[in-house]
Amino acid sequence: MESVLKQYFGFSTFRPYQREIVEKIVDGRDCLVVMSTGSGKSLCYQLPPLITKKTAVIISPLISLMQDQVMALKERGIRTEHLSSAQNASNVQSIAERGQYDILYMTPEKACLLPSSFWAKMQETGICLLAVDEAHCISEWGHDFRVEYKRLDRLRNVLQNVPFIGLTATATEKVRLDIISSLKMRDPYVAVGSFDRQNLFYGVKPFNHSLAFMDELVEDLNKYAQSASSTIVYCTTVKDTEEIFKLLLKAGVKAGIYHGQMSNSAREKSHRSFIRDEYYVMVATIAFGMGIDKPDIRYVIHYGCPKSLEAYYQESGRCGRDGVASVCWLYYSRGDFVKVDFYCKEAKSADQKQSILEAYEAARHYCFLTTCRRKYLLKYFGQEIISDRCGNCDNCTSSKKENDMAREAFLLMGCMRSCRGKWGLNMPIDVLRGSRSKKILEAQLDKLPFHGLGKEITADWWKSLGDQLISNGYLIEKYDSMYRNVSLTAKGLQFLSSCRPDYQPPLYLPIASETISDVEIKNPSSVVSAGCEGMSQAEQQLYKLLLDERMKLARGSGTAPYAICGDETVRRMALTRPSTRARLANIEGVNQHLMKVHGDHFLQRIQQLCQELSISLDRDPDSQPPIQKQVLGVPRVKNLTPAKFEAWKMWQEEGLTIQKIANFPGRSAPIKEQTVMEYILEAAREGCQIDWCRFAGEIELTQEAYQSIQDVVAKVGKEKLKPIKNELPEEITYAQIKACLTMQELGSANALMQSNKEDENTNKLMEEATPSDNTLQGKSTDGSVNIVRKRQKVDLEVENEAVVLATRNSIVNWLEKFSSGVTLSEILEHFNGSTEESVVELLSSLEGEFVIFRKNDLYMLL
Ligand SMILES: Nc1ncnc2c1ncn2[C@@H]1O[C@H](COP(=O)(O)OP(=O)(O)OP(=O)(O)O)[C@@H](O)[C@H]1O
Repeated sequence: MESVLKQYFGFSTFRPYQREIVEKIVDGRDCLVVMSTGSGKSLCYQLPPLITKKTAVIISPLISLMQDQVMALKERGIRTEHLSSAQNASNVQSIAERGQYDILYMTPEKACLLPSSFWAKMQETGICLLAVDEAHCISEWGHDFRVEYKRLDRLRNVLQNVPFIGLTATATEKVRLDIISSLKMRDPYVAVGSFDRQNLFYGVKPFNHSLAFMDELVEDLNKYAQSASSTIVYCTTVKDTEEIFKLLLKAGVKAGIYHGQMSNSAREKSHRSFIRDEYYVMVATIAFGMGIDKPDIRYVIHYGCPKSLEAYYQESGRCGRDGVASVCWLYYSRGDFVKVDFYCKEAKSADQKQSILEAYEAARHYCFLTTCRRKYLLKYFGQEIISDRCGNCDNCTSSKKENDMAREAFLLMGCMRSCRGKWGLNMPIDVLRGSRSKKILEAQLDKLPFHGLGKEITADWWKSLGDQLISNGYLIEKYDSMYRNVSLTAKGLQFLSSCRPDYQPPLYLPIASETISDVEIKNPSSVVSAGCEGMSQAEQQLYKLLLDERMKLARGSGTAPYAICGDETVRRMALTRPSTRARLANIEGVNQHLMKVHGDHFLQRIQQLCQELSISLDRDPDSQPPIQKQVLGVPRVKNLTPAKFEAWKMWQEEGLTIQKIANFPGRSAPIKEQTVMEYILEAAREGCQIDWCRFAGEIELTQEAYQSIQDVVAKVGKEKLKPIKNELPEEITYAQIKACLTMQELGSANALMQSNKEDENTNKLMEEATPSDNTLQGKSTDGSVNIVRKRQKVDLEVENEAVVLATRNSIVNWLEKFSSGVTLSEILEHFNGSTEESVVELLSSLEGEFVIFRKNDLYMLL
């Protein structure tokens, strides 16, 4: 499986769940895959046909999406086509019947129209799976129901023994059950991944249509375009789309436009140009939604509040699908929030209306949030995260000040209570601002003592305060048929009861952006910085020139640059500057097809450009900086208790071991080592510097153990430690799990990689900890590698008695025995009749030809 992954996709490791799902499919089991956008679902159905040599049939709702996927797969040397009303070639069906495609995409309409003779012939030549992409469209409970999806159950009768796979990024429990029953799945393997898109920065800003704001927006978009960062601006109306598009053109920014009132051909052209990087900014309505497969979108800007959080998650999820740090901004205006009436008109029943209102309310609430946005988003989708600060959203990175709002909160909440009856925020605010409208006079609200007490402050300011009070649990908002009611919660009532007109106890609220202008948000563009982070100036230049080179190659073959290889792969080329085919082939993301078609060209250009830029070739790949950089919160050492700070100081600055600190003679009584470790981790979370290599060494956390813990966390989430522990080999301790979670949270894993490379002793520790029986197998892939490698060592000792010469064939034949790979020193030990130089040369040439590949310094046969 790994060989096929490297050969066609250029990747050397599976992402969480991919391996299990592919295994289940190959075994013939139905699967339901619910994993976030960009998590790598497509690979789960793209790999089995390449392993089984049978065709995979994929049902996909959008022709443009299918066309993009076909284009990208062809660039990987995979035989792919689609069947739909947009297919001009007449022979696709007959080629498919002869089993000559690895992957065949089709629309649901087409799948239902194809005669049973077609399916019979396909089955004769072999179908390895039928996948239904965007499977939530099957369910009426989903947010994008499509009636033609409902008819797909017919195929189950025709394709009795073919595994059915449903894939979606968003599906509630109800929708999942609906997919399983609609597709008549039998005992499906259900994989539900994390919703957390860690590489995405989330931010929200209020906006108005002022000239100054629009200028600023255009300037930002221009900046993104200049740095070749693909950006989508989602508008809620066609009018806004056209307005922004015109402003961009006027400012000389090349951009595309996409909305439902354009002709099909104009939309297709727009889409095509965007994915081919002919321009970097696309201004669109949500009509430009599900059908985009472009993995390197760096910014998604919502110009207006979306109608639900599901829609927001899905649309913003188009951003950074290649895993590189990317940014999602949501701009809202007060006017957005009256659109709920319009959305409600789509409702066919009272229940539906209620769910539209609730979904909209969640999105509105997201806009006014003053706490961690990621935590809120994930909680909405049923996933809890322990930490209150993700460190990668505006609320976690901004230095918003908290102000005592007691007086204003007392006025607003007091006025609300005095108004009685069911009101939204508008009525009490109008009373506070001294309005004498007919409604107020009729209800005699002008007689209230609060009338006019807040007339110096704008209505928007009061509304913003109301939203903060909702966010912080003093007020609660409910929808009663079409009307929004706001009332006091128990917490709000308690606050009021402790207030007097001349005294209010302090009530500190973080200031939302509308209530203060000096909110300072760390500029997330530093997160993206066009993929250049950690590079020298010459390397940045080389990276940009190689991106241009990729663009030229793409134009030459009529494809999209990302289909040739991803940005991250180009970045790695610029950082490692390979001079040989073997070195190029070893870069993550370089597949066999790329080597065959463009390998020599890239090598030649890299050599030339390095000469021009005076930088050396063949830099050590291990010295690469981490791929994703997260913005970390400001150090909050002040939040540490003296005991914790002291423990950290002794460990980090004085170099004492955890054990020594626990038993420090100056203490009245020793404390547990576990407690010391937790103190240090807490200090790390508060921003204190930690020597992670040393820390990992002390608690015996190896890279393998870290990886196993990470895999399990991706599966079971990180909210509770016990389920994580249960899934791991017994020798992995709670301490190691906690350390791993903290390192993950702080993005410090890279230090561990370094430490493991440097620290042979740590590796030895892990080998010793690996039991000699197979107990680890099936639980941890890395553990099982260790076992196989131990056995190899025994084999090697026995074999090493004779003199063995290295030749192409002898190396290939010998490597065949070791599915988990062997190290260079083991190869040299075995081929003891050849010099190191000749063996290395042979290995390099085999690597360059994609006969073998190297992963973690282990050579394996492809
Ligand atoms: N094992 C892997 N290693 C590295 N990159 C991967 C791996 N699997 C997938 N990717 C990359 O991740 C990106 C997203 O993958 P993919 O398109 O399969 O996501 P998806 O879950 O199907 O997303 P969507 O819901 O948007 O369709 C692609 O650029 C893909 O090449």
